[in-house]
Amino acid sequence: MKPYVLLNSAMTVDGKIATNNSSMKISGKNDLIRVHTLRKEYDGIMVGINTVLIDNPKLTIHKINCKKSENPTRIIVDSSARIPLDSKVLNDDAKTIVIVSSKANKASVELLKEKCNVIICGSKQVNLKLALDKLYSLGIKSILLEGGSTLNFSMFKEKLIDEVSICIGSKILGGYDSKTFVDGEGFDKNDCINLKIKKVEKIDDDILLKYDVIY
Ligand SMILES: NC(=O)C1=CN([C@@H]2O[C@H](COP(=O)(O)OP(=O)(O)OC[C@H]3O[C@@H](n4cnc5c(N)ncnc54)[C@H](OP(=O)(O)O)[C@@H]3O)[C@@H](O)[C@H]2O)C=CC1
Ligand SMILES: Nc1nc(O)c(N)c(N[C@@H]2O[C@H](COP(=O)(O)O)[C@@H](O)[C@H]2O)n1
Repeated sequence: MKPYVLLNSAMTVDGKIATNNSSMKISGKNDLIRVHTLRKEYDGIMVGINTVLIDNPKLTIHKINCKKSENPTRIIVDSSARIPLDSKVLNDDAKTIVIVSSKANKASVELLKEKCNVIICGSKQVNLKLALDKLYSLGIKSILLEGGSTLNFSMFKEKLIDEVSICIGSKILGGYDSKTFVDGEGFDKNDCINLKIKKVEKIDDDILLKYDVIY
C-alpha cells in the first residue's frame, strides 16, 4: 500500500519554480495560507534534499494557527545523507524522517539518527516505491509533496502522484537554468503524464489549477 500523494507547487507564468540556486516567493499571501491549511490535512510533507539545501525550509504549519502536535511529519529524500545537522527541518517543531539509500556514509547516518528517524530504501538513489511503502507502514497515509523539480519528475515516473495542485503566480522568471515545475530527464512524447482538470480558481493575482493524474 502507498500513501495518497498530492503534489503542490507554485510556478511563474513561464513554468519556473525557482532560479537555479535560490528560493523565491512565487505565490501570494492567500495562496500560502491555502498551502498551510493543506499541510494540516496531510500526515507527511515530502521534499528532495536540494530543496532543503537551497531553501532551508521549516516545513511546518506556521502561517495559520496550529498546535505543534498538528504539524505533519517532514520527509526528506536524501540518498547520501547530505542534510546539514543544523537544517530547520531537523529542529523539534515536528517529527522528521530522512530517507537515505544504502550508499549513505554510515557515520553520517548515525549522527542523523540522533536528530530524527532515518529509513534506508534502495542502493543508489532512494527507491521511492519502497520508501512510500515503508512510510505507509509507519502510519503515513497521505503525503503533500512540495518539490523540487527533480523529485517531482521521479515521483511521476514511478506513478506515485495521485493529484496535482499548481498555483501560477503572475510573474515571469526566464533563464535557461531556472528550475521548472518538473525537470529530470523528461518523458518521451508517447509517455507524457496526462492530467484531468478538476478546478480553476483565482486567488488574488494567482491562478490555482487542480488536476487528477491519469495513469
Ligand atoms: N516554487 C515551489 O513551489 C518550489 C520550489 N522549489 C525549488 O526547487 C529547487 C530544488 O529543486 P531540485 O534542484 O530539482 O531538487 P529536489 O528538491 O527535487 O531534490 C533532488 C534531489 O533529491 C535526491 N533524490 C534521492 N532519491 C531521488 C529519486 N529517486 N529521485 C529524485 N531525486 C532523488 C537527489 O539527491 P541525492 O542523490 O543526493 O539524494 C536529487 O538530486 C529549489 O531551488 C527550490 O527553491 C522547491 C519546492 C517548491
Ligand atoms: N506553495 C509555494 N509557494 C511558493 O511561492 C513557494 N516559494 C513555495 N515553496 C515551498 O515552500 C517551502 C518553504 O516552506 P516553509 O515556509 O519554510 O515552511 C519551500 O522550500 C518550498 O518547498 N511553495
